[in-house]
Amino acid sequence: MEILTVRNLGKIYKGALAYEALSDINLKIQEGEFVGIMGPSGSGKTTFLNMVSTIDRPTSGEVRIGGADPYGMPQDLLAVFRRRELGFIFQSYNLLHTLTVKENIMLPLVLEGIDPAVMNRLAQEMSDKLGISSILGKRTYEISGGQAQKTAIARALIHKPKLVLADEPTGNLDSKAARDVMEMLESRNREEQVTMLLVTHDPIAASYCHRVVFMNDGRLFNEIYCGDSRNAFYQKILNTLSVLGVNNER
Ligand SMILES: Nc1ncnc2c1ncn2[C@@H]1O[C@H](COP(=O)(O)OP(=O)(O)OP(=O)(O)O)[C@@H](O)[C@H]1O
Repeated sequence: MEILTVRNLGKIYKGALAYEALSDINLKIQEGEFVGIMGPSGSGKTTFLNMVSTIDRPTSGEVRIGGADPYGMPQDLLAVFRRRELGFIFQSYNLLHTLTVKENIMLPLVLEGIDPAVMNRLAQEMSDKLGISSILGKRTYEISGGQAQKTAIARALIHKPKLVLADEPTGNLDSKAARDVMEMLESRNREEQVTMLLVTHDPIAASYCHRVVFMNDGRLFNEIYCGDSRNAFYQKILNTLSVLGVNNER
C-alpha cells in the first residue's frame, strides 16, 4: 500500500525575488519503507519535508498521505489529520521542558483524550522498546541528548502514525548516540513496519534506510537502494554525495 504519493510537486517562495525551491518532484513511498533524503545545502530537502508534513503549502502538484489529500482539508480537519496520521522527529527534539519524559511521550494521546490507564500502559511499552524506562520520571533538562531524542521518537510513534517525518534526527548527537538513535528507528521500522521519511546530512544515518533519494537544485537527482550489505550501501551513498560535491566529513 502506498503511504505517500507526491506528484509534480513545485514550490516557489514569493518575495522581493521569487525563488523556485522545488520543481517537478515525483515520489512514492510504500507502507513499511524507510526512506532517506540527502543533498547539498539549499537543495530543497527541508522545503520538501515541509510540503509533506503540511507545514507549508506547495505552489503546484499533489501530496497524498494514505490516499488523503491534506491540502484539500479545511484548517481544523488538517490539524487533526496531522496530529493523528503523522509523527515528527526534529533535530532539536522539541520536548516540553515543564513536563516529565513520560508526560512528553504521552502528549499525542492526551490530545486525543485517551484513558489515562491506557496512556500509561502504552508509554511504558514504548519506553521499554526504546530502552528509556528508567528515565520516565525525569525532567527533560535532566537527560542526555540521545535520551532526549529517544523520548522524541517515543512521542512520535506512540499514536501509531501512518508516516513518521524526521528532520536531521542525529544532527545534535555525537556519533555513538547517533548510531543508537538510528538503530532504534531501524528496529521500530523492521518490527512494526513504521513508514519513515528522514532528511539527513549524515551518510551513516542514511545507511540505515532502505532507499536514499538525492536532491539537487530543487529536483530529484537520483535514488539508490540498500542491497544486502549496509557497508556497500554506505559506500554508494558517499559516492553519490561526492558526485553532488557534498563534503561529508563528520
Ligand atoms: N521561506 C523562504 N523564503 C525564500 N527562500 C527560501 C525559504 N526557505 C528556503 N528558501 C530557499 O529555498 C532553497 C531550499 O532551502 P531548504 O531549506 O529546503 O534546503 P535544504 O536542502 O534543506 O538545506 P540545508 O541542508 O542547508 O538545511 C534555499 O535556496 C533557500 O534559501
